[in-house]
Amino acid sequence: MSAIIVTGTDTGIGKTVFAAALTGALGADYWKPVQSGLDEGEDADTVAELAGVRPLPSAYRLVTPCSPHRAAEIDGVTIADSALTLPPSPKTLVVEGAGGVLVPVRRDLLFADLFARWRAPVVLVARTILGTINHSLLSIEALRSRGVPILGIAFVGEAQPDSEATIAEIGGVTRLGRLPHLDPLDPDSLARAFADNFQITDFT
Ligand SMILES: Nc1ncnc2c1ncn2[C@@H]1O[C@H](COP(=O)(O)OP(=O)(O)OP(=O)(O)O)[C@@H](O)[C@H]1O
Ligand SMILES: C[C@H](N)[C@H](N)CCCCCC(=O)O
Ligand SMILES: [Mg+2]
Repeated sequence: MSAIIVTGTDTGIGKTVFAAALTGALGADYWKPVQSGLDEGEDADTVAELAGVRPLPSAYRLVTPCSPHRAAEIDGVTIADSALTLPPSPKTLVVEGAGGVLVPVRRDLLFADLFARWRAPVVLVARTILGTINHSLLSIEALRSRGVPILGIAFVGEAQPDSEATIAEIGGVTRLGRLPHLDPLDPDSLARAFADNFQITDFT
């Protein structure tokens, strides 16, 4: 079936948490094609825990917590195009990149180039804190310049109505919703927050 790509304006901003919420809400499959940094916990394990699903196996699991292109070099691994095709799934497939849109998968391939190849719509996850307008608009430009379809932007953090509206307006993207900071963050609180703050029909 169809795929939805979850990318973001940076690393460590909440892509995995959002992807888990989306995966759970859609009853989707989840795939993290390239995981870098194994000791700090893998995104697929987080999604398994938060969404109660069994993620598809990553194509590459690289030890060092850094950009995938470098983590692969350190591990002596060559990342092949053939391993980076979307896996078949009878369900919607939620796919999470690594870091932001221009992070290199290899020295000659950026995540945004992969997204363009996959021709699947992208959700851009963005913080609401100061600095997000610039990071979000830069990310939108980078996706657009490659012809990547943008489903919309999902914010994470405390409400910043003007920043959120300004990004949506200047960037010409749909504001899909905002996940607040959750404490505790667990399967129930996440499912409730997603249902309260997003329209599932925006993703179907
Ligand atoms: N809505 C939220 N409420 C509470 N904590 C959150 C929320 N979103 C993210 N976090 C926490 O912030 C940290 C980073 O989030 P996350 O792992 O989702 O980032 P990421 O963008 O997927 O990072 P990476 O680039 O490594 O894949 C994690 O500790 C996560 O639990
Ligand atoms: C290790 C981290 N958690 C992610 N898996 C990879 C983030 C790559 C970011 C690269 C960069 O923009 O400098
Ligand atoms: Mg992640």
